[in-house]
Amino acid sequence: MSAIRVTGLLPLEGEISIQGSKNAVLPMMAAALLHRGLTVLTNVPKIRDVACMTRILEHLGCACICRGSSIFMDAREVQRTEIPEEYVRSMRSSIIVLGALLGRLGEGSCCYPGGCLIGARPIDLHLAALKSLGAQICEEEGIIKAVTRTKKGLEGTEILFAYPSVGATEQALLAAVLADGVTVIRGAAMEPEISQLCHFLNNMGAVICGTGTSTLMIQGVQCLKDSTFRVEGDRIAAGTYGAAVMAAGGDITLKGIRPSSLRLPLMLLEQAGAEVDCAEEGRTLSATGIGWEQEGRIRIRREGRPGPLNLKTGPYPEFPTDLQSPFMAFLAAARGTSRIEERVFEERFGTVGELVKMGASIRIEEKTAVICGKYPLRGACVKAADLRGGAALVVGALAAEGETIIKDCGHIERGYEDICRDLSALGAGIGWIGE
Ligand SMILES: CC(=O)N[C@H]1[C@@H](OP(=O)(O)OP(=O)(O)OC[C@H]2O[C@@H](n3ccc(=O)[nH]c3=O)[C@H](O)[C@@H]2O)O[C@H](CO)[C@@H](O)[C@@H]1O
Ligand SMILES: C=C(OP(=O)(O)O)C(=O)O
Repeated sequence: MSAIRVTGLLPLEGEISIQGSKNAVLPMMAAALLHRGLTVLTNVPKIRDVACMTRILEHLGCACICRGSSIFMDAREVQRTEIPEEYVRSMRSSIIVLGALLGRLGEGSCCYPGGCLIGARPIDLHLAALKSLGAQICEEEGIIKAVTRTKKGLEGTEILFAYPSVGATEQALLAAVLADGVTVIRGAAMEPEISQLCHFLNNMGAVICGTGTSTLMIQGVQCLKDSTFRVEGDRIAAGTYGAAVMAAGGDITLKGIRPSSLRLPLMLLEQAGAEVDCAEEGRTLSATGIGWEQEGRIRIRREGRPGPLNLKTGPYPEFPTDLQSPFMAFLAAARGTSRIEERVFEERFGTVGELVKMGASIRIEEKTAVICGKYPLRGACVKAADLRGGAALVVGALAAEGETIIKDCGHIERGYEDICRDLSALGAGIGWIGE
């Protein structure tokens, strides 16, 4: 796997564009299977998970053509219903394909999904939602097999999630779009990526109301239409670069991102001593030209050491768990003691040991990490254990004296187009080893 070398203590300065969102584009690609025709996505990030989803679609019979940052998906000929194990094991979002296959062909099968090792990550809520839409599900030797109970296909129903799972909400949405009748999803996740998925599906001809709320109503339709949609900027990549400038100091501007999707993380950066300015631009996101929300730019300036923070992760609009590790990394170099409570994934402190190798002082008390800031951290040889944990090591290395080598960076490439390109454009001493 690839490795990254970082020479720390250089301030960041300049302007970069933010890649399209990983967690938004993956369910949209799965949803392309629902339409017997062409679906085009623009602003698609060039990341490993997108390559993996492309392979899955191609295996199922959907022709995919990538041109620049666009992907053209022609799902007229989709016939296969087994999602290959190799891809399902390497990516969490692969499980969403099951709902799309049930909606389109009335059956689908796959093994349990992989993704970042940050907790048990069961799929009980996914399967319960599919069952209540009329799927029969059984498991044979670790393979989940789902078929619709009647020839009519899936049927609209009421689904109540006891926890607002992002993936299970996406699963239910994809399965409900072509179901017979109305589906109501209560307790739905409200993450911006869910809202984007609803806008994208409506742009394809689906009928979904309640976007942005915890109750989604889907009127099933018989077929969808050809469509084009622009994927929104990645709020987690933008938040990671926000954490990077907190660690390194400097003055950066992030373009192509909707500031409101990062409201709480940006407020926390201000609380830790940054100056944050947001601006909206006259560009609308939806391909139909309906200006439902706007992309903009975020400027973040930080002089001196950041101050400490107390934060808790939680479902949107609470603090995103995906930014927990990058924030922990800059807080490891802050003035004073911070506390982070992880309330979404039970094993998401896997990067603490590597940060400690870099001189950080962090102790875990059940679900809470207590971080006593030290500056500077020191360069070390460390390993990325997961996607955001790997990005956090890059953030920590920016506040470290000397050189840091981060191994196993394939995890980072699952979600960041090119973290070295972005940070070196801002003046960081960073590069892929071997380049
Ligand atoms: C590809 C993608 O979009 N990944 C994101 C998605 O993951 P993902 O969709 O896996 O996250 P969920 O919202 O489903 O998981 C949240 C919590 O619910 C639990 N749970 C989930 C499903 C289920 O059937 N049963 C169950 O108990 C999980 O174990 C976890 O503790 O949302 C997470 C929470 O914002 C993010 O960190 C991930 O980056
Ligand atoms: C946890 C993440 O990804 P996944 O759900 O794909 O494992 C993430 O993006 O931080």
